[in-house]
Amino acid sequence: MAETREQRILEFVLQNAVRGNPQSVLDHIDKYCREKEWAMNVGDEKGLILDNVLQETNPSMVLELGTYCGYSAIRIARLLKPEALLLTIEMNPAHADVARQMIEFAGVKDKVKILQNSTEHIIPKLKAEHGVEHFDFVFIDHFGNRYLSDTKLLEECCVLRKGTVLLADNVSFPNSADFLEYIRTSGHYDCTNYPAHLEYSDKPDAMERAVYRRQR
Ligand SMILES: C[S@@+](CC[C@H](N)C(=O)[O-])C[C@H]1O[C@@H](n2cnc3c(N)ncnc32)[C@H](O)[C@@H]1O
Repeated sequence: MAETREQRILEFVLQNAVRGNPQSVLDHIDKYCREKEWAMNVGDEKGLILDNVLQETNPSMVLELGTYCGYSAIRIARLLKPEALLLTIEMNPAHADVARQMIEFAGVKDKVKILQNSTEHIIPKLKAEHGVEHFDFVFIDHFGNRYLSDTKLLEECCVLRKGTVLLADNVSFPNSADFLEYIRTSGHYDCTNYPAHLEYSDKPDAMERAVYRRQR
C-alpha cells in the first residue's frame, strides 16, 4: 500500500478510472474520499458550484491557489474552452507530484500548468516569468490564513481586472474571516455567498464569489 493518503488516492484512480476521461477520474477520487479516506478536495457538492460559476465566467486565463491532488484543476480544465489555460500553484512538492500524474492520466495536461512554490513567491512573478496579463477567474483554495494577503497581492501585482471573478472555498472557517470582511467591505468587490457542506461530510461550509469592480 502507498505511504501517503495522496499516493493512495492516485493509486486508486490509476487502477480503477478510465485514462483520458476527466469525469471518471473525478468520480473515482470522490468515491475513494467518501468511502475510504477523507481528503481536502473541493469535492462533488461544492464542485458543482465551482462548475457553475466557472461556466458563467467563460474564462480564458484561470489561476488556482492550492492544487493538492489536482481534483479541482481537472474539474476546471474539463470545462475550459479550447484556447484557455489554468495556472495552479502548489507549495508542497509531494502534492504537486501527485497532481501532475493525476492531471496527465485525466488527459487535461495541455490545459494545466502546475507552478510548484508558495503563492507568495509565485504571484509577484506571474507577469514577468509566466506571461500573464490578467486572470478572468481565480479559485482560492489553499490555506485560509493566506486568503487575504494573497488577494491583496493579486491586486498589487495587477493581475485582476474589472470583472475578474474570485471564488473562495471554505469561507465558513474562522481563519478566512479577515478575507471575507475585506472583500465584503472594501468596496472593491461584489460578493455572493453559496452555502454548502464541507467535502464528503454533512458539516456546514460555504463558497464566496467576489467580482472585482475596479478599473486597472
Ligand atoms: C484544500 S487543498 C487544495 C484542494 C484543491 N484545490 C482541490 O479542490 O482539489 C490546499 C492545498 O494548498 C496548498 N497550499 C497551502 N498554502 C499554500 C501556499 N501559500 N502556496 C501554495 N500552496 C499552498 C497545500 O499544500 C494543499 O495542497
